[in-house]
Amino acid sequence: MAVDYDIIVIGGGSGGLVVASAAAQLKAKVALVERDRLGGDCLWFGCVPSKSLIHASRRAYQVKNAAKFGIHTTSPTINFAEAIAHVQQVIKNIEPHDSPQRFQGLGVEVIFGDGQFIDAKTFAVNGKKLTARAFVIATGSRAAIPNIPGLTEAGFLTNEQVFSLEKCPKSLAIIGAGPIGCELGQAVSRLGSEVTIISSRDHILPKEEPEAARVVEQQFQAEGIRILPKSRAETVEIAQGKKLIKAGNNTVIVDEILLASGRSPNVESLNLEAAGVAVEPGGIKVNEKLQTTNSRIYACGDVIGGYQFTHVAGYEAVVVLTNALFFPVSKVNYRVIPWATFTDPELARVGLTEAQAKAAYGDDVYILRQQFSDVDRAQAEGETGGFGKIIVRGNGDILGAHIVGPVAGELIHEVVLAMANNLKVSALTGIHVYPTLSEVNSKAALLLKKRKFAESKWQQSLLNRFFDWRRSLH
Ligand SMILES: Cc1cc2nc3c(=O)[nH]c(=O)nc-3n(C[C@H](O)[C@H](O)[C@H](O)COP(=O)(O)OP(=O)(O)OC[C@H]3O[C@@H](n4cnc5c(N)ncnc54)[C@H](O)[C@@H]3O)c2cc1C
Ligand SMILES: NC(=O)c1ccc[n+]([C@@H]2O[C@H](COP(=O)([O-])OP(=O)(O)OC[C@H]3O[C@@H](n4cnc5c(N)ncnc54)[C@H](O)[C@@H]3O)[C@@H](O)[C@H]2O)c1
Repeated sequence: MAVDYDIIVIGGGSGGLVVASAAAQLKAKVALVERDRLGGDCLWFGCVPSKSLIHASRRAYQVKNAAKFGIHTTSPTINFAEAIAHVQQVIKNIEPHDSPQRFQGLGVEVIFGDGQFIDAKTFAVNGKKLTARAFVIATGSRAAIPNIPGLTEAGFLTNEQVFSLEKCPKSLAIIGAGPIGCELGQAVSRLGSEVTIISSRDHILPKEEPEAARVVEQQFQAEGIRILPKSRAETVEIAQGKKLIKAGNNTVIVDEILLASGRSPNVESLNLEAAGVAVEPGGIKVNEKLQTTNSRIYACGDVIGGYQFTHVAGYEAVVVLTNALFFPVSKVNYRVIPWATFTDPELARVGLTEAQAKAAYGDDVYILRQQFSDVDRAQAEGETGGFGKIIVRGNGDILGAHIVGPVAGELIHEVVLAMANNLKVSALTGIHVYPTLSEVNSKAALLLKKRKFAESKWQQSLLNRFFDWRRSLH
């Protein structure tokens, strides 16, 4: 029986928009179902507003701390509402890129509504039954709400409210020390709030290389951000108009609470059972081809858990696109997935941590560490905290890299390019412009050659004998 569409995409965010626009441009008949606005978390409540708020807060910090460069100012007046207005303006500037008109212009049928599967081949929305050869679920995630007694009654913010606050909370407790808690914690602190971060683990940013996360943690402490390590928020009460959180032996009393304790997949309203799509605790279950347990239904982005980043949703969307429209032969490969946490200093990563590399390759692991204090440009800019660390095998294969320091999120891409193209670490020793921060990569990369030479007694003795011989000729 003929179907209505080649592909129906459910969810118009980072993943779904890529599938829908590319499929339409490839001449497929495409419907895109969105229950709210196109753009997803990244545009409305995620990457775009967070990076805009971080930028405003960095300016405040730089003005406050300009005296070390001989620039003396009075303490800046921070108008939080204007900082939020900047955030909202950036969203407005980017929004047209994700507008329904743009997608309709590309040939996508955009349907606003909250639909559900009624069987393995049919999705119902706004009272209409739509059939397709393939479906893509790209409904994203939302803030997980931990089961903490008193939390709901006391009230809390998530990433969906924080970017439209009218006033900077005088004090803010953040539950969770992952990227959301750390990025927003530092930003709101720099804009004037007294911030406490409740971290269930012994250090912040637990998914990162521990020594890199410690550099960020030290900066947070230097800025007066209170971190409660190895603490879980256990109860919340209202006391004299404030929110009182018990976390282990600590009591935190604040005006507002921000939840940043992980994400829940948006699956509830889709009636996935009717379509034979299985869901696991982290999200929709998929295979390497991103097929769900119903092979005609694909899923990508935050809703499948895993790496919850905009660029990963985009990468997965391309895998889904080729599999769903043509033949299901493409498999995801997560070997070279970079990401960055936009704290100050930034922390960027690609590939394995040192512990993962040692578990996989034992003694055949070299750690090439270059401090920013030995990079002249970092000295010039007073940004000497932090380091670049490239993890390699003895044959020069790059296993991973971690950069904590200025513009780490930009600097990581040189290593990403090398890894993605299976280049040896020596490829990073090519000529770099002096003085640039990217010398952190070339200097680190050179260390393998230096280390191997230092370890090789025969090379050293050969060269000693060679120079002895050459001098003897004169
Ligand atoms: C504060 C914050 C900061 C972040 N910063 C970064 C960053 O700097 N870099 C980065 O790479 N990532 C960042 N992320 C993560 C990034 O936002 C997500 O990984 C990305 O948006 C996931 O894309 P997606 O397509 O899976 O979901 P989304 O982009 O959220 O799209 C899902 C869409 O599906 C719709 N939807 C949901 N349910 C239904 C339904 N039943 N029917 C129809 N439509 C539905 C939603 O309305 C939404 O439009 C951040 C996230 C947060 C919260
Ligand atoms: N720059 C970026 O790319 C960026 C920025 C923000 C978010 N993101 C994405 O969004 C995802 C979600 O971020 P997140 O920070 O919410 O989640 P996360 O899962 O990375 O971190 C949440 C942390 O909160 C802790 N936690 C949970 N319950 C707690 C409790 N009761 N008390 C104290 N701590 C508790 C968890 O142990 C965990 O370490 C990230 O994994 C990332 O993929 C990316």
